[in-house]
Amino acid sequence: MSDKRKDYITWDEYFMGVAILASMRSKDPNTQVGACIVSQDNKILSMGYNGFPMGCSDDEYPWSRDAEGLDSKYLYTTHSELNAILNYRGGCLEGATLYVTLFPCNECAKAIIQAGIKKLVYDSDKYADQTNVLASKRMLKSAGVEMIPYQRSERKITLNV
Ligand SMILES: Nc1ccn([C@H]2C[C@H](O)[C@@H](COP(=O)(O)O)O2)c(=O)n1
Ligand SMILES: [Zn+2]
Repeated sequence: MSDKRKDYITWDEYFMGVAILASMRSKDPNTQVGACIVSQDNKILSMGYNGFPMGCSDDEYPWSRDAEGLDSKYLYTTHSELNAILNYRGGCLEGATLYVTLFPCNECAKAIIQAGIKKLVYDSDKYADQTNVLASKRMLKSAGVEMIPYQRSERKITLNV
C-alpha cells in the first residue's frame, strides 16, 4: 500500500487556482479576471490578468465603468485572456487549454481561436446574457473550442503556510 498523499489538488483546481491568483493582481475595482494557459502535458505556459497596457499607469488611467467617452475603463483595459496570450514568449499555443475566471468576450474569443487554443475551462459566466458573450460562444463553438464550466470543489485552498 502506497504512502502517497490522498488529498492533493486536481489539475483543474491547480490551474484555476493559478488563474484566481493572477486575478488578484488586477487593479480593476469591479471585476478582477485571471487566466492561465496550459499545455497538453500539463505545463503552465502563460498567465494574465485584466489591466492597462504597459506604460499606461494604473494611477493615471480611469477605472470607471460608467463614465462617458475617454474616461471609461473599457477603452483601455486589456482582458486577462488576451494578456495571457500576448505574455507567452515560447511560440505556439496550438492545442493548449485556457483556464479563465470569467467567460471570454468576443474579442478574446477571436484571439483564443487564432492562437490555436482548443479547450476553455471557465469559472464565472456572469455576463452570459450579453451580446458579446453570446457572439463569443458562437465563434468558439464554430471553431471547435471545447467550453467546460469549472466544477468548484468543496475544498478550501489557503495560501498562508
Ligand atoms: N472575460 C473577461 C471579461 C472582462 N474582463 C475585464 C475587462 C474589465 O477590466 C473587467 C470587466 O469589468 P466590469 O464590466 O465587470 O466592470 O474585466 C476580462 O479580463 N476578461
Ligand atoms: Zn475579452
